Amino acid sequence: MSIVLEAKHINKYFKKPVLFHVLKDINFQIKKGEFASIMGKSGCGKSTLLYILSTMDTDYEGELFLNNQLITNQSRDHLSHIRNKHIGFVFQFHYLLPEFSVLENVMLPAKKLAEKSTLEIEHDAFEKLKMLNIEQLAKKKASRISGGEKQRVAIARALINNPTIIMGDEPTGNLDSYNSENVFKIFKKLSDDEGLSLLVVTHDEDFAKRTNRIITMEDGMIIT
Ligand SMILES: Nc1ncnc2c1ncn2[C@@H]1O[C@H](COP(=O)(O)OP(=O)(O)OP(=O)(O)O)[C@@H](O)[C@H]1O
Repeated sequence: MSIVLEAKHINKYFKKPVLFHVLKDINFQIKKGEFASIMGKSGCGKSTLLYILSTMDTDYEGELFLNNQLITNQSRDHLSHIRNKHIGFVFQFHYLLPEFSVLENVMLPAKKLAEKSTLEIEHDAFEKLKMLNIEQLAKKKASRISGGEKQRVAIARALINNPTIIMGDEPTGNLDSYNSENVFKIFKKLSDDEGLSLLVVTHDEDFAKRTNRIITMEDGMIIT
């Protein structure tokens, strides 16, 4: 199966307050359709690694490839374009704009990409809401829906540009068990049915156990 994301010899140092070698020779690959989780004790470097993989942090050593293209040492504008087109994000906090409607929130990354007309984007956004069974929320203000619904809207927003990979940083961290299960099922379906790759940092062992692969980190290293 084809490789969508590859990290080669990633090292990262924080220089302040004292020099700290936070990521130590990280190597791994994520295949198309793979649903992988990253686990490890607090402070082992999971979020730092996800920031690098998602191209938001460029201050590292080593090489990153997305769809077999080198994405290390690219210009800030080019990285912003790659991120918007190929990477969907789901965080612990949803970061929806509270005064905008659900549909408008989902449309935003596609408007930023500016490859389609507003009408097309609106259609695509509605299709994503339908896929996640929340189309009835389309016209509601984002501030007026529940926490579990907000997270599903955040997933729809992450999907709007048909990304190569979804990256999640504790996407179920704020949810109760019912809504966490819902998010897991959505991710699993995206991986099984749509061939989407997912890489999710989680502290939830039950969630991680049911992914295709657990990448375990310890003290800045991948140990499994
Ligand atoms: N900007 C920074 N400057 C210096 N040290 C940092 C900085 N950001 C994080 N660290 C340190 O780097 C280490 C890794 O942090 P990171 O947030 O990646 O851990 P984590 O595994 O995601 O933890 P958690 O599970 O608690 O979210 C920690 O020891 C943290 O204190």
